Amino acid sequence: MIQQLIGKIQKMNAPIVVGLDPMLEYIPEYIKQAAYEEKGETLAGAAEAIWQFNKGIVDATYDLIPAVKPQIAMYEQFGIEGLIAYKRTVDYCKEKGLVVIGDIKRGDIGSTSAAYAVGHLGKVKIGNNSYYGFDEDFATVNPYLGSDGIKPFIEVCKEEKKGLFILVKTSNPSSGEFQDKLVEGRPLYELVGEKVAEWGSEHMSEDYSYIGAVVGATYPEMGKVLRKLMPKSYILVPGYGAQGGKAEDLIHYFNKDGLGAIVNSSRGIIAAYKAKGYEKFGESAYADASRQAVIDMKEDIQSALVKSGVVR
Ligand SMILES: O=c1ccn([C@@H]2O[C@H](COP(=O)(O)O)[C@@H](O)[C@H]2O)c(=O)[nH]1
Repeated sequence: MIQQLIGKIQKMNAPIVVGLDPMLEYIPEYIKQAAYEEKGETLAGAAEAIWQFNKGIVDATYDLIPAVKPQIAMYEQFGIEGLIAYKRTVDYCKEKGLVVIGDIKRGDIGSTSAAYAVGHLGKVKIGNNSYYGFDEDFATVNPYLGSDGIKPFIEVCKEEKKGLFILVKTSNPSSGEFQDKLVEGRPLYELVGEKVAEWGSEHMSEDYSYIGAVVGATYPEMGKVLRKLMPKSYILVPGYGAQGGKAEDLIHYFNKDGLGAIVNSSRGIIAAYKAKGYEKFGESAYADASRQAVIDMKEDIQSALVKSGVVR
């Protein structure tokens, strides 16, 4: 799957991923009203609204982007109905040829991680049958429990030819509380990055590993160090746009081959119609605003990469 992701990034010249984080406040009133008329102001109504909203954005952008990253929390808040909308979104995106990165941030003791891995990336066995559960292409995982919490995910990825993005340095303001703590003189995120590089080197697919890392756009100096520590790992970079990360901060997340990083934007794309500069679209053309925001993001990142000499 990492090869498919890289191939799509190259073909579309777009190292970007659209985050599908559909909070109700971003969904146009006319979509919510139609969903509530059909299913009531209920969990099912909310789930219908987020599915319709997502479909509009996917239809308007799938030809420009290699991948999407649905954030499972935005669906889980609506219980089972929300998870059904999550699954519909995953399946629809795959039908449209998009690589799906499930932002699930799981990780537990080995036996529990194995169940998460099977449910999201692999197949669960029931008697003589086996079934895919959510069936995303990649998943984000939390390494806080150590190797035995990660290895079951790696095993499933190996079998299914899928991939992981392991949290190394997150984009949020308090990520340093634990991640930056010095352990034997070195920040913890560097030690996690080295471990990701080690797991990655054991699980290669051509030039890159299918074991990648998450490094926030909001810590560019750390991103530069981590790029060097994990040369073969793809970096998923959240924090561009709504969290303040800028294209020029991201050039060191890429390798000299112009590859190695994929930048996420969620609110900046899906709620573009509410943002300054996109007023002309209005609620009814929210998906066109998202398309324009994707084009703008792509140009912004490309021009920073060209200016810095990372790509020509
Ligand atoms: O370090 C991290 C890890 C994950 N995220 C997730 O990415 C998106 C960011 O959304 P924006 O609207 O573009 O800020 C969201 O799903 C986060 O849970 C992150 O931000 N930082």
